[in-house]
Amino acid sequence: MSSTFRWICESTDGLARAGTLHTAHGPVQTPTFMPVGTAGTVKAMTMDAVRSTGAGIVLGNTYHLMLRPGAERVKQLGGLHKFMDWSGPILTDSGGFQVMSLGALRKLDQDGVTFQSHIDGSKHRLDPQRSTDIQHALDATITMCFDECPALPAAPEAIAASMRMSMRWAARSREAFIQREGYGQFGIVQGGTEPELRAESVKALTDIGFEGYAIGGLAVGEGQELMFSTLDVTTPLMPNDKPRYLMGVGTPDDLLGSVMRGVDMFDCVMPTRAGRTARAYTERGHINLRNARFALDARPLSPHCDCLACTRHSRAYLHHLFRADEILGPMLLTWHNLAYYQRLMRGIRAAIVDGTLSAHAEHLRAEWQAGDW
Ligand SMILES: CC1(C)O[C@H]2[C@@H](O1)[C@@]1(COC(C)(C)O1)O[C@@H]2CNc1nc2cc3nc(N)[nH]c(=O)c3cc2[nH]1
Ligand SMILES: [Zn+2]
Repeated sequence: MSSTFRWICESTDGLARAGTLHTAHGPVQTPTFMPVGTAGTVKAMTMDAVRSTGAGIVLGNTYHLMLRPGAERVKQLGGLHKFMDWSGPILTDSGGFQVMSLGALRKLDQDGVTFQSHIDGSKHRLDPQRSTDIQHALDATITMCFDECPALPAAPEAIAASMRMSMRWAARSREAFIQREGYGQFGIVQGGTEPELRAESVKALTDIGFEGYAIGGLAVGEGQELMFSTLDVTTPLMPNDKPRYLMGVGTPDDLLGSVMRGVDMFDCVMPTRAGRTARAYTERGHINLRNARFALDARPLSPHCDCLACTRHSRAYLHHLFRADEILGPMLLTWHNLAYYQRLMRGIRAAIVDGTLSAHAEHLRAEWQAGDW
């Protein structure tokens, strides 16, 4: 049986697709949400807990892992899969975004970025070759091109210059990529919210040719309306037979609207970050468990959830854990939020297969609006 890296589309409903991504580290059903495992850990979760939520693929970060513990050290220890006890596919981001977003002291030039570690101030450099080499050392299943994600809003000419630099870096990233059975590299579409620049970027990347294509440059504060309108002019131009990954997105409503615009893969810190700050996602929207109204609420977080928090504990207990600043609070709530995100994606996928996505979307939005039980 071929272990070639490939995405097989199984159903469509409008622009939405349901499929399977086949990789050297196993298959992943799409649409899929990737828990963020930035520094080789999905914060507050064991990997058994991550597996129990139904997650198929997790995300790692070149920037964080190159600084600590160091990519060569992870390689010496058998690669990121062994290091973090995850045998499924791992996608690693290429580092440019993290350098910019972590505000590390940095100097950008046409070949790459020189920066100081936010951890100890040590000097480092990332460019297409170095980023790709690091992702190889980590044994990432999916390697991301090294790119620049410009802050928005920005003048169209600045967005154009940044995008064209990222396209040059995409070509260099592709040259640096070592092809292996079941491994893939994704190009990253840039171009801000400018339709013509997005189109130019898609063409530049498909001319190079990648195993998948990400939509970058969004989820940087532009808001859902601008994000959706940019997807509307971008996904239809992207290859139909390759996976489409929207980086850094998003809320449950973002995921639903993006799947309906043809996106297959997502990652976002929201469910894990929310899990650490007492924000619970449920079928009825989100609630803050620090709120006094939960002090005597003996119900589970959600009646539809099979996670440990919902099957073994009450809202009152979670309220207590957060009020008492107990470590178990973030652990249980991160588990629940990731379980909710995976259940949401499974339900959306099932609706695409049944051809009932519009009705399912209406149901989801009505439930989110209905407010807590
Ligand atoms: C800095 C941190 C942790 O990354 C998250 C999170 O904050 C935050 C802050 O506000 C929310 C929206 C909640 O997500 O924004 C990040 C999520 N948005 C996002 N991630 C991206 C990653 C990317 N990687 C590459 N290589 N290229 C890109 O163009 C790119 C664009 C991206 N957009
Ligand atoms: Zn739960």
